[in-house]
Amino acid sequence: MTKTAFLRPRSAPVEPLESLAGLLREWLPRQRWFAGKDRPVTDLSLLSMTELFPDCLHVLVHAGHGGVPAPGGDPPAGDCYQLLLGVREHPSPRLGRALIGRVQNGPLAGRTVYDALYDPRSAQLLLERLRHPGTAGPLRFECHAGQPLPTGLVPRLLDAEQSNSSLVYGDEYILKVFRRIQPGVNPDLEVPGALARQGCHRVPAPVAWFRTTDPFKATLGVLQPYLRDASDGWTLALGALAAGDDFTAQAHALGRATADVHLALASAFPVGEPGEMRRTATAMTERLTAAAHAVPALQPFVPGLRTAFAALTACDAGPPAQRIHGDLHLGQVLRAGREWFVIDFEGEPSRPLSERRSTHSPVRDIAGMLRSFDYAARQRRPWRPEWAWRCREAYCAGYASRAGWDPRKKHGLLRAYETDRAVYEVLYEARHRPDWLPVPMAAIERLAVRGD
Ligand SMILES: Nc1ncnc2c1ncn2[C@@H]1O[C@H](COP(=O)(O)OP(=O)(O)O)[C@@H](O)[C@H]1O
Ligand SMILES: O=P(O)(O)O[C@H]1O[C@H](CO)[C@@H](O[C@H]2O[C@H](CO)[C@@H](O)[C@H](O)[C@H]2O)[C@H](O)[C@H]1O
Repeated sequence: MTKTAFLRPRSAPVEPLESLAGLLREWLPRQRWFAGKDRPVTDLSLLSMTELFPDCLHVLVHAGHGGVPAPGGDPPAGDCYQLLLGVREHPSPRLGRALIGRVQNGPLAGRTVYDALYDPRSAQLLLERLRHPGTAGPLRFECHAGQPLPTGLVPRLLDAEQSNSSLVYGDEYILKVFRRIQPGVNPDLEVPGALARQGCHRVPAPVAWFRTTDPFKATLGVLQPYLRDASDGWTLALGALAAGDDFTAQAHALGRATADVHLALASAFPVGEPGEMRRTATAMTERLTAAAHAVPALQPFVPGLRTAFAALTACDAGPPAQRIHGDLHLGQVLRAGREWFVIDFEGEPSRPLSERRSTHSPVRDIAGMLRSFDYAARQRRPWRPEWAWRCREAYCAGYASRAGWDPRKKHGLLRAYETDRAVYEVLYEARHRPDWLPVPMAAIERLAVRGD
């Protein structure tokens, strides 16, 4: 089947469920994980619907942001989302944020629909499905043989600002339910699985997962061990800043952990040639042009930023391209005991899956973390650029001590990747958290004007 056919919404179930689709059209854009916030939802189609257990439907919807495609043409612009919907005649009166609405007509008429991930009973039944591998319609539930999952774990939905939704079971496991679904294996299953086979202890290994085969093959969710008593790097960094504590020892250890993960990735997956600099520069420049179109505040800085990309053509190619994390920042690293762990290998959520699963320069991850130190240092006044600078030095030194090459000696590459990352962040903040826009914009100004 072609990609076009994969993505074309099937119209059959839509008619009788028009009323449900109407409710979802209102509810979906208000969700934190909804990716299309900058564009109106022009059409919403139900792609698949499976009764997962009584009163709970597994649903894939396509939210369109454009016209209906011509027969045989490209799929409509838009995204596919995964929902678990509770549908009850007499739901609990305490649905709160989970409430979606009451269906007026069609086969579900009179039922109240809600986000079933908020419902502990549904969350428990979902874990039961993973405990007993098997199928439900197009859904496949799978787990590692020889790793039986315990019963009776109490679920809670994480309240974090997330791109997906995560359920923690009894502080033993965490199930990430992917929200935006694209055809293919999700790197957040693929990469931790491959790293576990390499014996890399820095990444929690998947123990169970579920996927679909219709309307296309895709990963839907992954269960991993939950790192109890862990704190994420962002919380730790802000704590250190508030207390006036030094963070360089942690940053150095984080650099070592990043290099360990990169080395394991380079063993687990094929390694490419060092990136061809002209092509990298062109891709970065194209991303800048698109971002400046979407966020006009970027426009005055475009000529200055382009020099960082143009300078790439004079750089030596740097380390070979390889699989990387793809969206590395302080929120993606957890400190448990005396060790750093790395989570969330999905890559930058807005990029196509094929791009996220291809090889890139490891400098891209390093740049992501360096940008994160800068984000942390700008969380409260007075800004602490020297704090970010010390973390940067320590992180790169830690990386070099393991990887055998020092990111600071790749100045041109690092500057280009930091610029590219800051451009991505401007777009991300403009779409999701406009109040945060000044943080990457300050970096844009610095990179465009001073180039450091
Ligand atoms: N294995 C884990 N152990 C402990 N906490 C975790 C684990 N995996 C994720 N988390 C927590 O869940 C949050 C969201 O996870 P993440 O994978 O970043 O989801 P998303 O893709 O939705 O952003 C993290 O910030 C972290 O606090
Ligand atoms: O964790 P996600 O995969 O959802 O990543 C997205 O959201 C991040 C914010 O939650 C965003 O990260 C940006 O903000 C962080 C502070 O909240 C900062 O530490 C990062 O450096 C900065 O990029 C990330 O870009 C986005 O992909």
